[in-house]
Amino acid sequence: MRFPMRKFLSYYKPYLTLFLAILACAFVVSAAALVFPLLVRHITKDVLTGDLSVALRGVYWIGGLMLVLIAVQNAGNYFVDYKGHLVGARMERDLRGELFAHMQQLGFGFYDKEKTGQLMSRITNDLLLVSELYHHGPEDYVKYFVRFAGAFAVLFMINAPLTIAVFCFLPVMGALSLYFNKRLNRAMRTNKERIADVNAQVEDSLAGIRAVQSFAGERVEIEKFNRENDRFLDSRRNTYKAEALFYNSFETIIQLISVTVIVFGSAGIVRQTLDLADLITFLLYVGYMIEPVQRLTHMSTQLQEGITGFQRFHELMSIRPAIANVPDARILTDIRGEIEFRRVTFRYEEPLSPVFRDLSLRVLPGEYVALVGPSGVGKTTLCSLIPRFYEASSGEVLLDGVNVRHLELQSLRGSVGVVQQDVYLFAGTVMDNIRYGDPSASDEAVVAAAKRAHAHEFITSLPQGYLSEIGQRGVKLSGGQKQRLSIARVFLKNPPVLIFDEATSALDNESESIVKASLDALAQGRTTIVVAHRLSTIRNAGRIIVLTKDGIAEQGAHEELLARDGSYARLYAKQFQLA
Ligand SMILES: Nc1ncnc2c1ncn2[C@@H]1O[C@H](COP(=O)(O)OP(=O)(O)OP(=O)(O)O)[C@@H](O)[C@H]1O
Repeated sequence: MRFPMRKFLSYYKPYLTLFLAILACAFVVSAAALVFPLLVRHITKDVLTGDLSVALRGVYWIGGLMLVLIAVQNAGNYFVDYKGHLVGARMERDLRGELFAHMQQLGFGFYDKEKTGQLMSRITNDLLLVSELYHHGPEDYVKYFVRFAGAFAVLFMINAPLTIAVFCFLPVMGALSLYFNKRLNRAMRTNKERIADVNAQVEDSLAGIRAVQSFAGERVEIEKFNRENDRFLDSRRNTYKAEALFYNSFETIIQLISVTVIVFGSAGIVRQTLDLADLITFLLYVGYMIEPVQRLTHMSTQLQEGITGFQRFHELMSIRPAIANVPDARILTDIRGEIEFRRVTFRYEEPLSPVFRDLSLRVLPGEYVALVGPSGVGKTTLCSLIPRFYEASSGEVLLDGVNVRHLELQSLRGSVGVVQQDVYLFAGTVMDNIRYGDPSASDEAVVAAAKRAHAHEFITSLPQGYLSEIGQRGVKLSGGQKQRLSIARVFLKNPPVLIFDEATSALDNESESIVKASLDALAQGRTTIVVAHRLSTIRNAGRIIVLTKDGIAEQGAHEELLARDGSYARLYAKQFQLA
């Protein structure tokens, strides 16, 4: 993939003035650093060897100038460090905000394929690397270029042959730096993979600790863990070896350069082509020339990581949401709640075979319909086509006679209330979680919804009632309690269409009957489709639709279907036997 340079640069735009000021400052600071050795040279060469009666004044002058330089350098560095990082962090914030908002638009189909952990790492780690590149990249290039070019020019003026001799070492250092850059990068990548394996192993073993202990599998888990732990150690051994080799080869070359300068410089003094002051200056400046080459490894890693991070960001940003509003999407008001599937075929992805073909079904406004059928036959999938969580592969899904593709997404989803199998509760209070159904609802309205969902009683018995924290660190709720909170959410939302996907995991009889009572209350006056796993839940449904892998096998009221002695009767008998 080509690097999207234009896009990359566009993020500088809001901070361009500040950013240019930072670069200018980095330039001044580096140039000021170059003056220092020149002043030392001036003292040793001119002031101390000239008229000693005025020398002291000269020394003080130079001392004063050095103080000014120190002030300029440190104030400048403070500005570059602080504001530079801040600009980087702001750009990172912008990228992250944009990415998160974009991720909110991507549909179920996208999240079916992506791993949450990886997406999280893109939004945190990747962008951290991009921000490093954004501010450190240009700043470092300016800084090191000025130092290198300045030092080279001064040294060349002082003694060209010695400068060229030193210069000859630099390509070797550059090549070494780039070679080790590759090797170290590879080693670091392996390190990251191995530590990720260790993490995955810890996660797997700890998340499954109940299974581990009930199968007395501790020893097996410890062995698996130690294997990963040892692999991590091996990869670190390789990294340290490469690092030690790199730093010491570099150090050797630096020492060789010093020896060259000292030997050839001293020879120059003997031959009177160089004086002592120049030799000292030389030694002081050589570092300025070497440092940029030494930093090549770091800079190219930074560049590579930043570029890859940005490419991955761009890749994600370029994914167009599969489900979006059509140009003149309609907003329906006063929805009656009629739902129709017209010869709908649906498959999740191309190579997969369709979940159902040519399926037609009509649900009248206010009707209470139950969908039953063997596990995996597509009941949940069918329902998810109504709020357009997925798009029908062919055929039409209609709400009040309008194809859902032509409806404005927010208004479509606003008019369909979904209670999912696995209710997701956000970190926050019970109150906040119910209010998710209608963010503008008052506390009283939330309590009223909870009462209608038969949730008020258990909520008030929690330690902090409606203000109890739930989610990862909060109180734990049972499956039935979660479903009732979800029902309360939908009460608040008050949509004309309700989809209730019954939890697959069995609830005990008591919670099941409370959930059932809440559902019945919620279904009043709405078109309701219940995906039922327990046939006891739906005995009083107006119509029961039996879905099999060949489509709708039969439909009708409970007694009617039993009398027919077909698929429903068989399902019923099976569940009855199991119970
Ligand atoms: N996101 C998905 N991507 C690909 N295939 C899927 C996806 N979700 C479900 N499926 C497959 O589609 C089929 C129908 O699944 P669905 O969850 O709709 O069945 P269901 O009748 O609701 O099952 P259950 O009664 O067990 O909840 C199954 O074969 C399932 O493996």
